[in-house]
Amino acid sequence: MKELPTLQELPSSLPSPSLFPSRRQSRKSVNVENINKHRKSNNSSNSSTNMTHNALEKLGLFVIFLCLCSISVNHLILLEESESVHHVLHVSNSSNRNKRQELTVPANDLQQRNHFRDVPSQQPLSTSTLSSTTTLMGTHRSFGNNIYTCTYGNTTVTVPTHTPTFIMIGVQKSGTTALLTYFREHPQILETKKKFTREAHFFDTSWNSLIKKAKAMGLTQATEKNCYILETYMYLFQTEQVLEQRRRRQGNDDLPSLFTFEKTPSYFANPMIAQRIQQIVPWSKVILILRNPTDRLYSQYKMTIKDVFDLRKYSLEDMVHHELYAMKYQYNMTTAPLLLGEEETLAEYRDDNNTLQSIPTFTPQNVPFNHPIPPHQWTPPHKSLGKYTDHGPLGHHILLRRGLYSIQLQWWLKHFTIDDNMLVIDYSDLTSNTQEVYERILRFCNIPVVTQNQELQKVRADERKDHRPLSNTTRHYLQQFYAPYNAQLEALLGHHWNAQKLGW
Ligand SMILES: Nc1ncnc2c1ncn2[C@@H]1O[C@H](COP(=O)(O)OS(=O)(=O)O)[C@@H](OP(=O)(O)O)[C@H]1O
Repeated sequence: MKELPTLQELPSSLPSPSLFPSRRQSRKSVNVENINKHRKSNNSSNSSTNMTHNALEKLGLFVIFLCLCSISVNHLILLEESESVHHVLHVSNSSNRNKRQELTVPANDLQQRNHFRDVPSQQPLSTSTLSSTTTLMGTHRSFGNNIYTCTYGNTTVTVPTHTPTFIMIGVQKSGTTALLTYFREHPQILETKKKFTREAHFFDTSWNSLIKKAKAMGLTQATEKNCYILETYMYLFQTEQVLEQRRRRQGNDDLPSLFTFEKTPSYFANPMIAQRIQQIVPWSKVILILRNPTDRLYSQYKMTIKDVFDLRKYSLEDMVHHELYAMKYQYNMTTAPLLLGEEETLAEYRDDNNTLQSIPTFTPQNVPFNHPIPPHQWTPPHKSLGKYTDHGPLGHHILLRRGLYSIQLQWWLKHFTIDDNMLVIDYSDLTSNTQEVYERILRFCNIPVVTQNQELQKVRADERKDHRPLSNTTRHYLQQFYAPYNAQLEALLGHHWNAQKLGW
């Protein structure tokens, strides 16, 4: 049996974040395909000129209908808590700091600002009424008085420092959607405004375009860039507008504070996110739910073959093999040694020049598991490799690597402290005692505990398990694969995370 690597030997980073893109991308392309198919079938079914005219008319109407739908859906998002205009509070001109101003912004305008890929490059909305009390520019650590103020260009941004109160960072397939729906029911909690996509993806998908925008605006100082990004992030929440709405509606100035959150389960598997969150909203707490990595993988596999048509033909074993292969030969990674100590080599697949020839299909039992590179070199040798997705049918839908919790947790522990600003939850607790976990999160975030009227139900349970069940052999294989990492996780989290006790 091989010895486990010590913690010092653990790799400090995984491939760059582009290895972990959001699955929204694939969904989007599926939708576009569907629309195109729809258009094609409309065209081909019309042969005569009249019919073509009719079809074109219909197509035109359909396109107009689609546009109207999209406009009204966007309006719905924006109008949900407010009327046709948004009153942006805590916003005033910097030359007029002491005067509380209410800017009226057309919903369309604000909607555009809400869309991070189209973050406006013109001068933004904000400057503050409260900036004279605390200007913490440059320190970014001190955020007393529940207010944080920063400036960029002529703009001063003021935000309440409990926005967002918490961020659910993962892991993917750990019941985060269920929790999101429970929190939605809480009278003092607002989630992000991007309700239709459910996941904000602010610190991963939107990040690079924001940096570009900041650069285009001439913001060179890191503190200014951060301030601009913070302001953009705040458009997701709009707590103050909602409170103001309620105040006006209820004629009551003494309303309880509102708490906000977002969930993006892919954050945990991205080495950049912890630092970005600390940079922009250091007051936010993060919630992490850990699920048995083998069950997590299987759950993701079911989701992947449901969402991505092209991948349906592949078995879980196919995908695991392709990922292992890419890890080893594309990224030059190695995994922790198998506890079984059953090392195999790829020598038999190499020609005289030591070039790798085509590899036969591996079953879980014979996937090559030689580990010529010591674990501390597990990182890909060059950062730019992260640009490339895995070869094979897997594309960017990585399954295995997301289950390497010990590696990922170490990135987060550089910026967060468990039980202080990071709460780690065992998924099996969520399953067996949902109410208790729900309340634990509220207490951790200092949010008043409101008991739900109804029992907290499972959400979006995928009933297609039986369609392609996880075989015992594959389960066993995966357990072996994850065992060293789970042992490292235990070392990081304490013995209550003993993999054996957890049944991992
Ligand atoms: N209340 C509750 N308790 C425990 N587990 C629950 C709960 N509700 C849903 N689920 C299961 O969570 C899995 C989906 O997780 P996520 O919502 O985090 O998925 S996602 O990352 O947002 O795609 C998915 O797991 P699988 O069924 O194994 O695929 C859901 O069934």
